[in-house]
Formats: sequence, C-alpha cells, structure tokens
Amino acid sequence: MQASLCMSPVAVAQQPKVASSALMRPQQRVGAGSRSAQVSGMLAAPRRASLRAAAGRKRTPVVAVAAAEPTKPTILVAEKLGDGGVDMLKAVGTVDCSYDMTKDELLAKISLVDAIVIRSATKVTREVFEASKGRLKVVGRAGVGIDNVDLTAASELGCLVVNAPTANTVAAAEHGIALLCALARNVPQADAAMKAGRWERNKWVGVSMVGKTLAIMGFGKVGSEVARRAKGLGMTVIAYDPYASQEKAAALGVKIVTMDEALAQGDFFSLHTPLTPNTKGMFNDELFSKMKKGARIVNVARGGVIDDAALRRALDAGIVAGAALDVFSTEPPPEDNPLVSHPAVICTPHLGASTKEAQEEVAYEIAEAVISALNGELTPSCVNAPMMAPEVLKELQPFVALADGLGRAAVQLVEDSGFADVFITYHSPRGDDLDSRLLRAMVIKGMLEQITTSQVNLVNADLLAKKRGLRIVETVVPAEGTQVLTQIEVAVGASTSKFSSAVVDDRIEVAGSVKSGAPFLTRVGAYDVDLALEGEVVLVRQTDQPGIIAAVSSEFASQKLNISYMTVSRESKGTEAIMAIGVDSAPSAAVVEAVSKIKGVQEVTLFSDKRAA
Ligand SMILES: NC(=O)c1ccc[n+]([C@@H]2O[C@H](COP(=O)([O-])OP(=O)(O)OC[C@H]3O[C@@H](n4cnc5c(N)ncnc54)[C@H](O)[C@@H]3O)[C@@H](O)[C@H]2O)c1
Ligand SMILES: O=C(O)[C@H](O)COP(=O)(O)O
Repeated sequence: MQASLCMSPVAVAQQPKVASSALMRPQQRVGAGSRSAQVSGMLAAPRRASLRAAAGRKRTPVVAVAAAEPTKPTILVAEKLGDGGVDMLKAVGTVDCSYDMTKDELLAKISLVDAIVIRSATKVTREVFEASKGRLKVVGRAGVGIDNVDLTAASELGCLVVNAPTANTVAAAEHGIALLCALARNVPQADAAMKAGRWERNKWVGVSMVGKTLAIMGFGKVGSEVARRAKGLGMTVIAYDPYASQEKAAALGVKIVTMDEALAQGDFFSLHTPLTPNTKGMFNDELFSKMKKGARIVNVARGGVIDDAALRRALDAGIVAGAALDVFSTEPPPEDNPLVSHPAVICTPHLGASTKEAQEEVAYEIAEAVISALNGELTPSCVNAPMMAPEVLKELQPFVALADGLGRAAVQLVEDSGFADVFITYHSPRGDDLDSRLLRAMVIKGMLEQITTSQVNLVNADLLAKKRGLRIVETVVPAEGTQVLTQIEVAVGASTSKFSSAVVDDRIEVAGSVKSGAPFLTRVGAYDVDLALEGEVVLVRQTDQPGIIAAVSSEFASQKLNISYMTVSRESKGTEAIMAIGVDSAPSAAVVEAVSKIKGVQEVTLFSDKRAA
C-alpha cells in the first residue's frame, strides 16, 4: 500500500551535513546521529526562529558564510526562484541556477547535486532519481502540486521531498478572480480587437457579476479565498465539496450544496479541486448537460479536472458561454488543443502562483524547508517524511497501513453531506498507555490525501486536521491479546453515505484488523466482512436470495476483472446481505452500473487504496 512507501524510513541519517553557517544556530545543526534522536528532538522543540528572518526579507545580503567546507551541499535551482530564497540557499551551499534544462541536461547534472529546487515544469521521474546515483537527498517543490515528482521513487531511493503548500494560495485565488472578471467582461477579446485597430463597443458587451451565483467546486485553501473575494463583488456564493465542513463555509457566508444543486444554480463555476482519480475528467458531457445554459467556467486548479473535448462540445452547443483556463491537461498545450483557439475561451499559461509577492514567499518557504531537510530535520511540509523511531515504527508498522486504509475507506463512503467529526477507536491490550499519535496521523493522512492536496505526516497531521475543521475523538478500548492492537474502528459523523449500509447511528463506520501482517477490513457499518484492505474494493447490498453472488461474479468475469477476495454477510436468512469484493483492477463505471441493475441488488459502491494523484 501507499502507506508503507510513505512511511519507509528515508535515509535521514545519511543526509550530508550542511556546512556551518552563520545562519544556523548550533542547536539547528543536527548531526548524523540516530534518527530517533532527531525525530523526537524535532517533535519536542517549539518552532525555532525562522531561518528566513535571519536571512533578511528585503533582499539584504545574507550574513557571510564561512569559507568553503568539504561538506557544503550543492543545490540545483532548476526553475526561476525568488531572490530571497536563492540567497538563503547560497548561505548554506553552492547554488547552481540552471533554468530551462532539457531532460538530458537534467539527467547529466543530477548526480552532481545534493538537492534540487523545482516548480511545476520540471519532471523529477524515477529516471532522474536513478541518474543521481544516490547523491540527490532533497527535492524542493516551490509550490503546492507535487504531481511532477515520482514520490514512490523518491522514498525508495532515500530522497526527501518538501513543498511550499500555502505561500501561493492567495495568488491563485486572485488569479481566479482576475479570470472571472476578464471572462465576464470579455477583456482579452476587446483588448485584442483594439490592438488590431478595431473599436468594437457593441460586440464585447459583457455580463454582470453582482447578484449572480458563483459555484466554487472544491472548497479548500484556494476555493475559500476565492469565495471571500467573490462575496465582495456582490455574488451569491455556493460550494460543492463533499468533504468540506459546513460550519467553516457558513462562517464565510457560503452554502455547501450538492453537485446537482451547484450545476442547476451556478452562473459561474470556479474549479478548485486537486487532480485525483475522482476528479479526473469530472467536468464531462453528463455534467455539462446539467448546467444552467450560458454558464461560465474558470479553472485555476488542474487541467485534468476538465474533459477538454466535452468542454469544447458544451461551448459549441452554447451550454457554456465561456471558459477561462490557467491550467491544461498537458502543459504547454499542444497545437491541436480543442480549447485554446476557441473564441469564447481565454487562457493564461499557468500563472496562478505567479505574482512577485507569492514567488518571493514561496522561495523563502521552500529554501527554509530544503535547508532543514538537508540538515536532517523533519519539516511540516515534508511530503514523504519518516515518522517515528525505528523500534516504535516496527511495532506499529502493520497497523499503520490499516489506519491509513480505514481513513481512506471511510472518506470515500462519504456522500454530499460533508463531515467534521472523526471517531477513532483502538482496541488495545495497552489501554491508555497506547501511543496513538502515529495511528491518528495515518487515519488523517488516509482521509486528507484522498481529497486534498495536503501531504500529511506525523508533524503536520493534527494541524491540517484542525485547519480542515475536523474534530478527532479517540477512544482506547482495553482488549486481550499479545499484539499492540487487536482492532481499529474509524467513523465519520455523517447520516448519509454512498453506501447506506455503512451508516450506524448517524456515523459511517468501518473497522479492521491485521492478519498475517496485512491490513484487513473486518466491518462495514453493522456488517462483518473479511477482506484484504488493498487495491479496489466493491461493496454490494442485496436481498439474501440464491443466484445473486453468481450474477455479480459473472459481471466481473465478463470484464476480465479478477476477484481476489469475496465475503458475504447477512443480518438473518432471507433478509439483507452485503457482499465485499476485492478486485485486482478498478472496475469501470459500466460494470458498476451492470451490477447495480442485477435483480435483488440494492446498492453498489467502490473505494480504492490509491491516493490522490
Ligand atoms: N494555477 C495555479 O498556479 C495554482 C496555484 C495553487 C494551487 N493550484 C491548484 O488549485 C487546486 C486547489 O488547491 P488548494 O491548495 O486549495 O487545495 P486544498 O487541498 O486546500 O483544497 C482542495 C479541496 O477540494 C476538495 N475536493 C476533493 N475532491 C473533491 C471532489 N471530488 N469534488 C469536490 N471537491 C473536492 C477537498 O475537500 C478540498 O477542500 C489544486 O488542484 C492545486 O494544485 C493551482
Ligand atoms: O501547484 C502549484 O503550486 C501551482 O500550480 C503553481 O505551480 P508553479 O509553481 O509552476 O507556478
């Protein structure tokens, strides 16, 4: 499972020791001591004075670095980074700013550097990690999205990946608002006409924003900042986000609605979801067909959220009156992209994060994280951080994947209602002595990484949960046994679910345990199941009658889907039963639809252990 990769101990103890620098106070330099000492020191220490403060925010020259030392790291800055951040890096290492490298140039250079700093254009693939021959120890992503870094390869090859998750949020929101206004008032088209010598006052009459409804699709960091600003334009703001806290939205005067309500009510749509298996191609023909005619769409999230060909059809059919796009499924978009040349589409080349201020802030944030990581420390923005002392990790390791998998399963069963309460119950012979920090972090990780851009680790899990408005309630139930835990239950407070049988007393509940070292799902709602918690899981509720199991299996077989596990559990003979089925690859929507039509089947849903892209 993904969890074990993220948790795999990264070679922190082998990090090159950062050169002594006047910027680093003695207690900031952690030597190559044991990882447990580093980690517990990190967790116990209050946040230290910012390195960036020492470097000076106003581009004043940083304090001189001591003469070159043999251990001084080399840092490759592969994309344009704010000067302040570059200065911070120069204070601790040799910095090579080489922009616009070809793939071959990157492959040639990478074995000569200890760290690389990138934005979204540089692809740090397995090939790049392998070409580094073990020297590359840190990748710093100066921004949020890490979809251009192969995290699995990074973890396997002992490389820490850090990002700058918050510094460009406001810039992205401002760009969303800029595109919204430009779209409503045809600013780019009118400008182009004037530059071509035409004075077209009648052709470019726009539409007003005041009093119109803006539907925010994805109410996270950027979405909520867009909402705040759109309220100032006099718009009614609604949001579709099945995982958002209603209370947080209400505090901003935003109503959380269902997808159908958003589609029916939105005059403007602003997209702010991450690109995940769930959101990929989310804006498709079906969705466009349900939109209010003449709606307008802004996308500063990720290009892949929109099915390009479907948007083109919706534009040509007049369902969508216009679109403003900052992001594209392939960047830069190829010449035959169906949208860029459309007269009702306005475009910018992925400029959401590109303000002077945001880039300076991102540069400071990433430089601080890279220096910290080179120094063998954990930072909250460490994407693939080692999380605990090896002995604690070893004991909890089998349950780590279980906690992650249960969090992931529970959140995927949430429907449109949103949730704020998460209940975790540990059944443990340790009773109150159980150290649940890692397990709690893993449940939060499973949930948030499925639905947000957040990269969750032990350092930042509680903070991220709090920021999302999640209330985590933990209970330890004493149990008999020799293992540290016998069972974990995860419940989210929600009265409706994509699988109604998962709801017990207004909570979506799943439970699991570890069998032969592997995580197993042992309960969904009130039904006992027994299924390895890996790959794709299909849940079916049916009337307990002969023939259904065979009919369901043959639907899978007809699509060449291999069933790895199947359990059936019922309340009592002839009433209702649920089938939990593990399949080796994701069933298509057509298979799910076909299963749902089998006589006696009442509901079907599926979830996966795969995390967000
Ligand atoms: N254009 C740019 O330069 C730029 C800059 C910053 C961020 N971004 C992108 O903007 C997007 C949002 O970033 P963020 O920092 O606000 O992320 P975030 O994780 O804070 O918020 C994402 C929100 O989407 C919601 N969500 C997840 N799946 C959903 C679904 N199926 N339907 C509806 N909502 C769903 C989540 O619950 C979450 O609230 C990301 O795609 C990010 O990569 C782009
Ligand atoms: O993921 C991000 O932070 C944004 O998409 C910005 O990407 P950029 O740093 O390449 O502008």
